[in-house]
Amino acid sequence: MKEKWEELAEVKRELAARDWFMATSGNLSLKVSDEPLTFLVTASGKDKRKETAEDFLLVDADGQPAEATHLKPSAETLLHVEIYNKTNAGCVLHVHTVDNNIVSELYGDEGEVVFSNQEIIKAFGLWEEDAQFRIPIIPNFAHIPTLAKAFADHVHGDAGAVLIRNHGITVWGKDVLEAKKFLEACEFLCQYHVKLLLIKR
Ligand SMILES: CSC[C@@H](O)[C@@H](O)C(=O)COP(=O)(O)O
Ligand SMILES: [Zn+2]
Repeated sequence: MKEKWEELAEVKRELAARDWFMATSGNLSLKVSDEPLTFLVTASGKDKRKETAEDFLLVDADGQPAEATHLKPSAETLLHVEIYNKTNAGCVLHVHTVDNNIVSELYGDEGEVVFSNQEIIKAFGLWEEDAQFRIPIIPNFAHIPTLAKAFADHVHGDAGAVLIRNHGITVWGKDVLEAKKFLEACEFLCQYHVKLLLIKR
């Protein structure tokens, strides 16, 4: 458990260094056990750039605290629950960035954004020259169970990504390394896309 805590703290530190936790946004989790399912998740409402002994708490398959604590699990824990219940993912990362928000708004009506002709999509295991990488975009329902249900419709594999319109992105992978690689590749694609559109104006 201490090892898992350290692992999650390390990725939180790295994402904080990228300034991907503006205004207390973002939440992260790491699976601790399978049967029963438990995972460490960030405590709600904290400044995720800060490091404290109260950064994470252990929750169960319903997203409820698995141990006595005064901490509240992330408001978006139900999205993490959907991923761990439907896949073999080991880590979930959620960040709000200006560029992922802009891309979600640009393509929100289409329900997805499609990237191609970019070397970095090999990060998603797509090696063909004409490969396309699609990120579904769902509405930002304020009611979290409704949001989690819409989100779950796009949770299929052990690794993936979903954009929530004008909110942020949630990415998952088999472990921290894979989830972080996916997240960085998604952010690369969003940053590139926004910059290119600005240059082309
Ligand atoms: C001001 S951040 C908005 C939050 O509602 C949420 O979207 C978020 O990412 C962080 O919520 P949290 O409950 O701290 O995990
Ligand atoms: Zn969020």
